[in-house]
Amino acid sequence: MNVRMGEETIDNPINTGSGPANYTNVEGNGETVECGVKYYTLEEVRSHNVSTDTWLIIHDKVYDITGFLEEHPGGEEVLLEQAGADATESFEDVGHSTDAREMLQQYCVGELHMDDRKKENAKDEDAENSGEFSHSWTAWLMPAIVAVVVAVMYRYYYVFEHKSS
Ligand code: HEM
Repeated sequence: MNVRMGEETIDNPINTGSGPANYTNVEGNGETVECGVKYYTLEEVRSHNVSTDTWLIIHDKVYDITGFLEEHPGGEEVLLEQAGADATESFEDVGHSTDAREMLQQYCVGELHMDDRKKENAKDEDAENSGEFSHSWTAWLMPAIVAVVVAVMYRYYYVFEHKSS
């Protein structure tokens, strides 16, 4: 397929390579796909944005879905709209089945380069961290406040009871 040939000639995708580049197995039945061996920049993924050469990013993994366009049960159009871009949100919005997620594997050609994924994930991490912080903060503060209030109420009740009796 010309797409694959195109892929071979791709201009130096960054390979932080910690192992053999056995990602070429994606050309077979996909059972032995190893994602994460080859890293692509966002810019490079963006260049694969036509129907004869369609790549997508989903959860920081890069997929060459050219051969899947016509097979997609949700239609070719929706995929082409996302061509060369990060389709994580739209993929998740649809609520794809486990089968769909498994199908993804066979089209995986690598992962998004760390430098490009940090920008998005940094936001998530910040949100998560602040969430965790506030969560752990309220986790002990709220019971402490409740305890103090109960103690004060009990104290006043106790004093009041003793005064009135
Ligand atoms: C390569 C990635 C994708 C794969 C392997 C895939 C696979 C599938 C499969 C197997 C289905 C049938 C329903 C299911 O099993 O969940 C489906 C439906 C659908 N997909 Fe995808 N999909 C992919 C990407 C996307 C993206 C990026 C979008 C949106 C932009 C999308 C939109 C839809 C829609 C709208 C349906 C129809 C849902 C329905 O009729 O209920 N898909 N897809």
